[in-house]
Amino acid sequence: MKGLIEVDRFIELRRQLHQIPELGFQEYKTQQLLLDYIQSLPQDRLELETWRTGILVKVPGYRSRQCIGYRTDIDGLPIEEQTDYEFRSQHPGHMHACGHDMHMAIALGLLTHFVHHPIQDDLLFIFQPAEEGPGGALPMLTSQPFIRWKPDQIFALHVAPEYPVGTISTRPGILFANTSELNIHLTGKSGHGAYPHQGNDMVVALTQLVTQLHSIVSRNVDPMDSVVLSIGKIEAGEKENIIAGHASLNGTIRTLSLPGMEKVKNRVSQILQGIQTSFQCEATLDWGSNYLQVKNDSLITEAFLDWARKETQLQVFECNQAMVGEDFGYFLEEIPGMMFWLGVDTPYGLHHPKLQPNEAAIPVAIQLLSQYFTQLSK
Ligand SMILES: CC(=O)N[C@@H](CCC[C@H](N)C(=O)O)C(=O)O
Repeated sequence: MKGLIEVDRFIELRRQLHQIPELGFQEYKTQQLLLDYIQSLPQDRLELETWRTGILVKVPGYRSRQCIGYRTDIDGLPIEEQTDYEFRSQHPGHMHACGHDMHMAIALGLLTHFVHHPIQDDLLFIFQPAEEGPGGALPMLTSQPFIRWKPDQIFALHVAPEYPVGTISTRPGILFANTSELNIHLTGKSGHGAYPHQGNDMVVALTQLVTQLHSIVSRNVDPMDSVVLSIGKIEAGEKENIIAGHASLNGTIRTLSLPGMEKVKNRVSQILQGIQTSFQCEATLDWGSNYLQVKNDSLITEAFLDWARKETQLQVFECNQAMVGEDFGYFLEEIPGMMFWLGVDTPYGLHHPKLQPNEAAIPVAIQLLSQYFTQLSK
């Protein structure tokens, strides 16, 4: 980045995007704002396609030997923001609490750089909807514009609240987990709270179910494997003196192997069968959206880490695997590439209503990746 005005532009864009968080495949205002900016760039230097609420932008190189892809996610979360930002979310109950506003600003900065400084190779910028759910990567991979412009290598980053600005980290091989949502609904029989024997109480069934599901990690999974089963939401009942005829839970499962995921899902199904038998209730089970592990290409990742250690002033280190999910894993299943963490130094973690990433990380990432892609293309 060559000057403060350019940096300020991408910080300003991040703030505009921060104000309009939208859920997966509803990113209409976000798409329009991105398009407005992209259309302000010299149009003879780029080609553009929209796909649902996403955008693909190709910047042709002057030799076009290969295509380097860079992906950002664009959706927000159903979280009520609690920051004291002047530019806080204008969409009640929605927030960019996973840093996708930062990711988009960085992608726009990179796109701007390469539109003005083309390299030998083509570049493909992918603005992907619905990372938080139901998952935009998998359907985007089979879309016509993506198939036509399919890159030969692909890169992405994710903000890391716990690292200082000026820090990056990643690892060869598995970086993030396989995920599955877990949505269960129980149906019993409601009735008067004074006559529990005439109803079939789903509060009791659900609390038993929650306890038993939590025994899977401690009692069915090899202690040397990494598995997470978290139940983030439960709902049941209407009133203190009504037996609850319905109850539901929503959770997430994370594993570092696909067989591990199968094993946990089988155990969930068995436990649910037992709950139906013992509480004489009906149950529905829906696995929701499932994401494939993020598996970095070893050679590409090691080359990136080596280069960053030698050629930048950044703190660069190899990190542990994390149990977060990212549908970027589907891109990496088809195209060699890697994802890395970018330090944004904030006390509140991802998905927290007070997440306030340090915007100084935006120019850090733009500079890092513009240098890296340029040398990759030499
Ligand atoms: C980076 C991040 O936080 N990603 C999300 C992905 C959502 C996965 C899916 N909706 C699920 O809950 O299984 C995450 O929660 O890790």
